Amino acid sequence: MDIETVNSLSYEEFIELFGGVVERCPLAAAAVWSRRPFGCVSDVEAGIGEFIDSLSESGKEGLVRCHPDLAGRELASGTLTAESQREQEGAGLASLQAEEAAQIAGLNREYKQRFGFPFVICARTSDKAAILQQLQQRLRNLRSQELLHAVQEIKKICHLRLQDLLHRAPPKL
Ligand SMILES: NC(=O)NC1=NC(=O)NC1=O
Repeated sequence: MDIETVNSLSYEEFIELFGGVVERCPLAAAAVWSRRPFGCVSDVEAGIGEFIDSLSESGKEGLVRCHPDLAGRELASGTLTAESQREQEGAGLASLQAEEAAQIAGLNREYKQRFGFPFVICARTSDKAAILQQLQQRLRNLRSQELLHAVQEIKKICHLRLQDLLHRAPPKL
């Protein structure tokens, strides 16, 4: 999709297309809308990154809390967003052995109790072994470090979701 097409989208079309780039946070796309016309497609990503960076600490924590647990109840109950479902399945989280699932669930619970927000990692650039290793390692970090780390991972997730959207034929909205 070229930048002219993106710039020609109505607000509703823009939100329909980009509203899920930041998990369960269409506000990011709604905020970036104001920056059109975009010079190039990476301007959309830059705008989302700047929106995220402009959030207060509690705003960033809220953004992290919008992310579903890895291999959590939502994956089990099929209530993940389509993007998260694909990402988690792709990392092998939909076919865990019982003990692997229990281990991740326990670590997620411990992480959330310690930091007050969920463990977030870009599942598409990871796999279940690396996720387990990262969960155990990052549990030992400071809360401030983990908030920064989670935001970095959210930006990676956004980058890949945007690549999917922008490198496909114009939507038949
Ligand atoms: N807690 C998470 O990291 N969730 C996720 N990461 C992804 O890449 N997709 C998710 O749903």
